[in-house]
Amino acid sequence: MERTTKSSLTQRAEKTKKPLSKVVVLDYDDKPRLKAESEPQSPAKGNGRPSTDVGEGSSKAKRPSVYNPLTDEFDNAVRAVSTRALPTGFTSPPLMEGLVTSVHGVLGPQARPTPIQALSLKHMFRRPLEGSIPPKEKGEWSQTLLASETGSGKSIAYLLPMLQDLKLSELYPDTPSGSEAAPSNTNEKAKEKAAQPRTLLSPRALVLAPTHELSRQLSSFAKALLHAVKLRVLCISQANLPSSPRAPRSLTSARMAKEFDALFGEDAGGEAESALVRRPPRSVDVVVGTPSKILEMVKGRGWDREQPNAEDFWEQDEHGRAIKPKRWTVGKPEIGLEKVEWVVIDEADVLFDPDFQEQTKLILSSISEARGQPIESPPPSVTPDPASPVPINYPFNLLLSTATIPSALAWYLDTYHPKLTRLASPNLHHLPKTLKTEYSSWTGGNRNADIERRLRQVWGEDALSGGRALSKVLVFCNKSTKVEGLGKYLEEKGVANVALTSTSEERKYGSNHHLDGFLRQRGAQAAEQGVAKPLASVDVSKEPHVMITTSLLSRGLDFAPDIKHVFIVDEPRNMVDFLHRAGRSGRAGEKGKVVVFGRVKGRGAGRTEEMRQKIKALRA
Ligand SMILES: Nc1ncnc2c1ncn2[C@@H]1O[C@H](COP(=O)(O)OP(=O)(O)OP(=O)(O)O)[C@@H](O)[C@H]1O
Repeated sequence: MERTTKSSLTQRAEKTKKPLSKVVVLDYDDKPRLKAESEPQSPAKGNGRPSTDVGEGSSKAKRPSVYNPLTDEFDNAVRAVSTRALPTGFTSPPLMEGLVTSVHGVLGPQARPTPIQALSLKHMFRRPLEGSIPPKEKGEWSQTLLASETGSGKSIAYLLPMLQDLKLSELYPDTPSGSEAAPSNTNEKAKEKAAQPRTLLSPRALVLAPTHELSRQLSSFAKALLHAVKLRVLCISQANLPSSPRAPRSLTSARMAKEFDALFGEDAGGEAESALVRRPPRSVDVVVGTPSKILEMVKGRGWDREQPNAEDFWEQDEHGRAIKPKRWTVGKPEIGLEKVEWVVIDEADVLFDPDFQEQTKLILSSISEARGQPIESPPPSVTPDPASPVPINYPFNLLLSTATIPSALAWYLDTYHPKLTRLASPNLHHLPKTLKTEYSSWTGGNRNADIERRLRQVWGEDALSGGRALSKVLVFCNKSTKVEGLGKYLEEKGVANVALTSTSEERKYGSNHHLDGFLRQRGAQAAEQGVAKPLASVDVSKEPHVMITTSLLSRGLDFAPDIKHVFIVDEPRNMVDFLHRAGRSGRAGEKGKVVVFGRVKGRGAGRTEEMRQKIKALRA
């Protein structure tokens, strides 16, 4: 996930900006850019926050002393939906009874919807709970963006409408997205494909996430929401192995086979598993995974690897004789896309950034093709511009979820999804309100020693405050070498820690065990996690209370409430990165603190001050 080049989308976005003049604002890439002085302020931008209702102006709102550049990128006001009379509880309707039970089972009986969930409950549950409704005409599929700050419950906000719709279309198959509904198309290839006997998994929904860790956490969360409403969720990010067609039966498939047994075993039935809805074996409703893993299963293992050109790549045997390199065959596809009715893109700004967008768009266009409505690409001569949008109408419901909307994504949405419904929380592009900020100064000596000192201070404060548990700390560095160096240093100083980089061995074993003790747990494990040991009995030299990583783990992961501190020891590349790193704490209304390290005096002090101002803007 390391970003090396400036986003081409950002560049294009910049091209479409108005003539530049004096006021300096900052872009996603944190490169100062000039903002046209004459550019009118959107009514909602006055206080740097989206409006709380349609048409709410900013005349009363005071402009903050510092400017939040992120709020400028995304204009919430124009297509904002009404926020009047939002639901204040998880009730039936609009939810099915089973989902109400599950939500309270997961969140507790007193749980109330967060602002983004209230918007979702109001605007995304338009279908009646009983009986079928007429088939949906082409072009009626929904496109929705859910945007709200970190830790504000977006997963539930997008999972509930999707899971409910899947369940309803299973219960009442003669529906718009009824699973057996033939795609309204003329594409012969797709028809032929649909007629073939299927040995593939044919999910009805895909959830895309940027990392295996997040995919695994999301799929277990979705399963937790399905205790009373049975649907089948499969996480295909079981293993973090490189794609190789030569690999023997991989850990992935072994684990998946195990998972299938669990899915289709004795207790696979549920409240609504009547003869009416019983489906053929090996069906699955929701598949969760990274774009590359999903593509690998759609197209076959090794589909994206170039065959070596025999002339260029003759290899030598042990006697120096030239031998022909082996060619490999691409593996068998394991997922069919023709039934996909829902696609969720979690962390949408990442999945549409230069590192992922090619794969993401390929998945979307492959689904469209499999459903018989291939997406027409605009002719290359046309330079897209949000002023004359080129709408893409996918033949499935598209749901994007994100905590940050950089200019590149805003441009992409304006250009290709002009009718997208935008549901945004009032606190979008701001730090969670329960998250405090602290600035810690480097002493000018060994920085690792400064970090160790601050860690021990945190635990000392815990002891003094009579707290029930010792805080866990998440430390973000910019580089893998720094992660490893700090991990080693702390270990030598008697501070047990988990240092994780993208290539860490621990990431290859197909589970989230490497994050044990740090991620939020559910069910029985949650109860265990909540039991605080007497502080005196905790030995930080044996039980890791520190996790050190890069931005790799800054996206989407729901860390445990005892992560009370996030240390930012390197200046993040931009404020989008900062928001995500900081947002691993202070989640779901819990208290947290982000500690930003920097120089207060001498060389580098200017940059620290600049950073301080930018962070202030995220609070304004
Ligand atoms: N209504 C609610 N009441 C209490 N807790 C909630 C509620 N909704 C969600 N949560 C909890 O809040 C935590 C954060 O939720 P979630 O991971 O969905 O946030 P998010 O908005 O997706 O964050 P991020 O942007 O970091 O991915 C989870 O532990 C979730 O169980």
